[in-house]
Amino acid sequence: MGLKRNLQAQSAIREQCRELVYTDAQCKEIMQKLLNNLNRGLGSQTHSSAIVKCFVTYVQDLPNGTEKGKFLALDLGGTNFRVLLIELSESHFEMRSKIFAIPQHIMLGSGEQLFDHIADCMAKFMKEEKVMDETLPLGFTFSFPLTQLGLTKGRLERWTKGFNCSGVVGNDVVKLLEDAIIRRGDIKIDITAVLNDTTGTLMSCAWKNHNCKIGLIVGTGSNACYVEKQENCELFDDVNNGSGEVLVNTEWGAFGDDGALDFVRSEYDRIVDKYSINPGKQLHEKMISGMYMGELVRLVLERFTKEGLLFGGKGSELLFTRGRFYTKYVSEIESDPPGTYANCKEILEELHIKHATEQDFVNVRYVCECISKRAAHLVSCGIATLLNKMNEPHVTVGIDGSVYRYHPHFHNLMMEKISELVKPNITFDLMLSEDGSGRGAALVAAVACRKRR
Ligand SMILES: Nc1ncnc2c1ncn2[C@@H]1O[C@H](COP(=O)(O)OP(=O)(O)OP(=O)(O)O)[C@@H](O)[C@H]1O
Repeated sequence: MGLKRNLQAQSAIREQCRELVYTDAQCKEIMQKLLNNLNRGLGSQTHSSAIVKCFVTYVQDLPNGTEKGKFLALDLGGTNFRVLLIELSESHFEMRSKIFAIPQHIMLGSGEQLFDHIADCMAKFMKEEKVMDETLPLGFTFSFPLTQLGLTKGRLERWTKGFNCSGVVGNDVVKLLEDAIIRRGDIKIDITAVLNDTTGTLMSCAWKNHNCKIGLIVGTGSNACYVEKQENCELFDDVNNGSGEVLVNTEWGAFGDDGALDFVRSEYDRIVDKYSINPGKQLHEKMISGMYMGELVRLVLERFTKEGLLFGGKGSELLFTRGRFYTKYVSEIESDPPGTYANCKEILEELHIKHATEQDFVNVRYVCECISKRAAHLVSCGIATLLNKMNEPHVTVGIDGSVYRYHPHFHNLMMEKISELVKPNITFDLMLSEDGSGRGAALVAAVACRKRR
């Protein structure tokens, strides 16, 4: 074993990365602006022009653990599409699921193709599970911004996260799915709820932990939902039917689309946005989530290499190719124990950089840390804003998404930062959603069925 040295990133690199490290004052300003945006989303007079929409979900009752029955769930919203069969019984559940790919040509094709594909996958799964002849209730997790007109009616406002299917924006996605099912004619399904993955995550965690009142996703995209008092949701029209609370899907990924975050956006953020399929949109999400994090790191590394600060000024074609530095690399590089660089070396070799020195490894790791820490801090500003707004003594945040799940330090970075930013009378904890939002979708469907009866 060689002597382990704890080298520091070179000062020129640290200096240039300073813009990626936010001061306390910047964090406070982000929080103030987000709160303002949330209030605009909730207000009846300001909602239509608001950037952070705060859609009311029509989910009002959290699970109480007595939900029972057999349910289907569909989960569409990012990298994978899943179909699930869930059986709930008292404080116990069984879940079987299958993951299907959504080919790129379908992600960018017509809405009819997309919903036919979904219905096709569902029929295949139901056949395999031998439930073709049953009419099961279904919870449809559709993780894009929806204006909900009821629990089973959601109009798509816009596509995000790499999807852009024609003929869907402005339409009710439940109806589009029902139409596709009718076109096939071989399966019957009772769609009892459409929801966002943040809602699914919150419900899934709340089933186990009754303090769970915020759902957070840091996966392909980033978004959060929380339990709001009905009186603060000026657009909620089901007033006679209420528990006094409503889940609000913030769609905070759009925060900054009016320039509110320009004071903390960097050149790298502007490049990521420029080459995305939705320029000018989802600017907050683009600074945080898995779809963009690797590319942000790559852009920093590309610039530093071209300036001669890395790899003796000699990069590689792969390092200079858009999308070639995966977000999972960030997790892997930061998983190297301090003073060791095995993952970093392997990843650089994968990118055809075989001439990196130990100082380069340290510098590359430092860049990864700056980008992932900034993401964790932005998410923390958001969660602290919600906690302060809710002003409850103790709240559990249910979290899902591969960035939170697999990044080795994301949880600790968030714990530390939120503690700094939250009011002193509030305590919180962060809970990983073990079972994805599938169970949450079944729970929303179950609560809906119970209320229907
Ligand atoms: N080990 C990892 N560390 C960090 N990020 C990762 C890792 N593996 C995959 N990712 C990133 O996570 C994203 C996928 O997240 P996830 O698996 O939570 O998908 P999803 O549920 O489809 O997304 P969403 O919930 O936002 O709709 C991808 O952008 C990918 O780059």
